[in-house]
Amino acid sequence: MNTIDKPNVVIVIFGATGDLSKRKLFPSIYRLYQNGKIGEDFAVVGLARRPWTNEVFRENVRDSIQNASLNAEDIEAFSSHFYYHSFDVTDTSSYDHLKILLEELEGNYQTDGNRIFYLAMAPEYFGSIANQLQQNGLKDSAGWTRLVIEKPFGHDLESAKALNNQIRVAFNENQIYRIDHYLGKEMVQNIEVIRFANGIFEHLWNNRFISNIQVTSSEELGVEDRARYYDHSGATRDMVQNHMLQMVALLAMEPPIKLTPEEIRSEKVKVLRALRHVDPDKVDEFFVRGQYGSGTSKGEVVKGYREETEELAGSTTETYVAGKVMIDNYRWAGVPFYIRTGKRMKEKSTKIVVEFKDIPMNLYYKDEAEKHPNLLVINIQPNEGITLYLNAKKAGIGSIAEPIKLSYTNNGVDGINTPEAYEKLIYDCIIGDTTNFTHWDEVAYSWAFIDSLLQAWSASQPKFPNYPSGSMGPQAANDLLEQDGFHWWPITE
Ligand SMILES: NC(=O)C1=CN([C@@H]2O[C@H](COP(=O)(O)OP(=O)(O)OC[C@H]3O[C@@H](n4cnc5c(N)ncnc54)[C@H](OP(=O)(O)O)[C@@H]3O)[C@@H](O)[C@H]2O)C=CC1
Ligand SMILES: O=C1O[C@H](COP(=O)(O)O)[C@@H](O)[C@H](O)[C@H]1O
Repeated sequence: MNTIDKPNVVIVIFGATGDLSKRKLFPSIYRLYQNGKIGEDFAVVGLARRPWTNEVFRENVRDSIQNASLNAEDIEAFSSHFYYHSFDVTDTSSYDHLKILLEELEGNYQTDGNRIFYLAMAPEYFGSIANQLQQNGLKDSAGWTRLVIEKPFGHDLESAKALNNQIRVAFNENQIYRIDHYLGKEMVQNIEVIRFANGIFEHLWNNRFISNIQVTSSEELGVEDRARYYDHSGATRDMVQNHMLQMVALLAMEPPIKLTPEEIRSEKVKVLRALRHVDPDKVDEFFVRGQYGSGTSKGEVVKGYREETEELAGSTTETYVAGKVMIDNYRWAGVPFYIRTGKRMKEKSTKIVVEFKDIPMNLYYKDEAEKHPNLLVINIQPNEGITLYLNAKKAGIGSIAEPIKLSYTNNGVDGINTPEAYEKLIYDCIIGDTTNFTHWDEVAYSWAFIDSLLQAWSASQPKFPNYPSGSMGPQAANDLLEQDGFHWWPITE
């Protein structure tokens, strides 16, 4: 019997020699083990083509979790749960061997036939792996089976639908866990609590009191060694379709009637359905795309995107997107949600700023330029916390107002893209909690919105590069807000 505290499971990782496994998955599983979230009855089977042995694989796992504070015996015990199986996913006979291995492990560990298949490899294989698992009886165990799928889930709505149909032949929607690692971040999960557990915010959370909401996710890094993937994706598919729209949905959704995955998802879906699609004739009034040129990052001179590798020469892929997203529903009519994300920006930061409208007659700040609107800032990374910007009397004689801030900082600091998000999501998958995974409906409505944007952009060639590395993006992104009488709030305090 699988208990909620220490569930027993075999996790099969497709793509176990890859970057994601090493940087995120092994450290996350280790943390679950270390924190007692999984007991001794678990095994991990790593699959990939290279001819590794169990020992080489375990060495790799140990390397991925090394840090000074770890105990060698612990690491050894942990890595002994890992098994490697050299496997080509395109070779249908490989699946028979996998089945035998799983049955063997299920005899050695009391995992009750519970299996997670984690697809940490290129998306072109997702559909066929799911089908092979079904056809070769790998889903027919005594316990539950779940399929975890990495992003990107499709390239546009049509390809996402095709992929979904392929997967759904083999797995039910409630067995499919589509990962969006932003949904595992502590402060992204906190959005709902901040909104729905605080009377002072929820009553004001609408178009009568909020003037605009800004969501920024900026990165210092460039494309690194992911040019092949990234150049076919761009910032819109890589970040906006998933992470950015998920944050918008959490900020804009109605309170669910219960905190169940179904109710939360149903409210998020309503927001994604209400996104105003981009009118091709007005795309420049709503969205800005950019690509980084050379510049300076962390004091070093860095290359522009097109100079990073030969295959990127002349590329018109966007590495930056800023946009004004409108949600056409009763609560949000007229309130812009400004989003921006990009590579090689000034700083690594993910932050949400909720700007409240000014009072009808401000007795203290007479000039527009002097005003200090109340802001609620949700710091997602690198620091975690919330800051509320208020106005208070300046100490001393006279009645002069000055801006002050109330800050709360979470103890845990989410180091950049640390395993914590994956750790929570893997655990949720093990215990069968789908709340922080994206349902097909969310994926479909997000793609429909993104398709309208990409289609509008496809009508013209961008003039790239248009922002230097180390900056906050193209000037047009500032103009986007200025035309509405706003400006981007700084991403550093
Ligand atoms: N890396 C990251 O930070 C992130 C990655 N993702 C997603 O995770 C997935 C994996 O990414 P990443 O780890 O970076 O990719 P990598 O290219 O580093 O790894 C790909 C893995 O797939 C294996 N593989 C490739 N072809 C086959 C095959 N025919 N049969 C069996 N195994 C095969 C490779 O091993 P071998 O060559 O030995 O066969 C390798 O283990 C992708 O969907 C990506 O979009 C999502 C968010 C972040
Ligand atoms: O999914 C992705 O996210 C990372 C950014 O994640 P973060 O947790 O570091 O904010 C991004 O670098 C990558 O291009 C994208 O695929």
